[in-house]
Amino acid sequence: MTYRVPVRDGGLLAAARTLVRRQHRDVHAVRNVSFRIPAGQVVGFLGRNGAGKTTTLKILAGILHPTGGRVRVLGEVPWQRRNHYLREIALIRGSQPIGDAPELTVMDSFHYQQVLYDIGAAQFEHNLAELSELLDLGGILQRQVRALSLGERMRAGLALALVYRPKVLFLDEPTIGLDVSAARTIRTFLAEYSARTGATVLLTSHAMADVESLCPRLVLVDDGAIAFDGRRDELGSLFAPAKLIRVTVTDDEPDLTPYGEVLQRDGYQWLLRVGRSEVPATTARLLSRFAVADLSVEEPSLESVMDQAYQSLRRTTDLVS
Ligand SMILES: Nc1ncnc2c1ncn2[C@@H]1O[C@H](COP(=O)(O)OP(=O)(O)OP(=O)(O)O)[C@@H](O)[C@H]1O
Repeated sequence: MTYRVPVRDGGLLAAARTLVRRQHRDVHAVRNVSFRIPAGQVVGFLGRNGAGKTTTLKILAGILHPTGGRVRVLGEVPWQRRNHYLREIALIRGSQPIGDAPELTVMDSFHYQQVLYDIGAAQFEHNLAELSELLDLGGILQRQVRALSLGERMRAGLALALVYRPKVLFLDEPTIGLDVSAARTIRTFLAEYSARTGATVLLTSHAMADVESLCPRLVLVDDGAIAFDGRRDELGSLFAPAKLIRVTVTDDEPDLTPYGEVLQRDGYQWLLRVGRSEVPATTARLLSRFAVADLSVEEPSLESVMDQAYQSLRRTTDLVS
């Protein structure tokens, strides 16, 4: 997908010149992205700012017509925007969870969805009651959309998008800007919804708590291309060359500095960063040399793995460009 964007130098003269002759530059937002998602899978679609995630989701949801490439979702070409396709999918954006009718109450918006998606009365009542309970909508159904807080808007937006039971959800940063408990409510809801309905979910988020609780598989996109596609627990071995050893030793004045990079020391407990391949030998040496009361080997946090992945991808981009 290539965007054509106008460019001009700063200053009045340059501004006047663009009145006569506009100059453009091509931005290749997505150029080498290829993946398949089996029905029912929940996949995290991650990448640095500007990597091409929202563009991809908009293409999949039929909002953008790409300049090239082939896409099928549920066997359909999304940008043909056939009615039966649009009834099977939902794109929910955390930055704009609800459409453009801020004067309506949330309940009116539900009735609008009922008419738009032609949902039978019994089905509508059942879905609404279920979503209302899961997302705790009782207190906001009679309120105008424009008067809702961001968290309330997100809960209402999710329910409005799901009341017609789409099979495929495209979620673009569903917890952006939410407080920790509101974000947890949304995550718990999404986990329950996907388990209960078997919906396929493609989710972008910069919040690693979302990714950790929802996405066993990750697709990492960078500079418009796929940089990783696999299980979440495989990402660490690719991008994070070290593991953590947390060890408690009861010796007097032990010195563990030769055994790894000391990240933390708290009384008898040490946290060491050790190269992945050196972990077995270092563990054996620690056990034989010290009076070890406790020892565990840990993977670095997903946040730290992603940080290392992004740094390494940035270095690669800098080298290529
Ligand atoms: N409407 C547009 N016109 C021109 N360029 C655009 C447009 N939308 C996005 N881009 C460019 O395409 C690239 C990919 O943008 P996109 O919004 O898909 O990134 P993203 O991965 O969703 O980023 P973020 O994490 O910051 O939301 C960026 O370089 C961006 O500047």
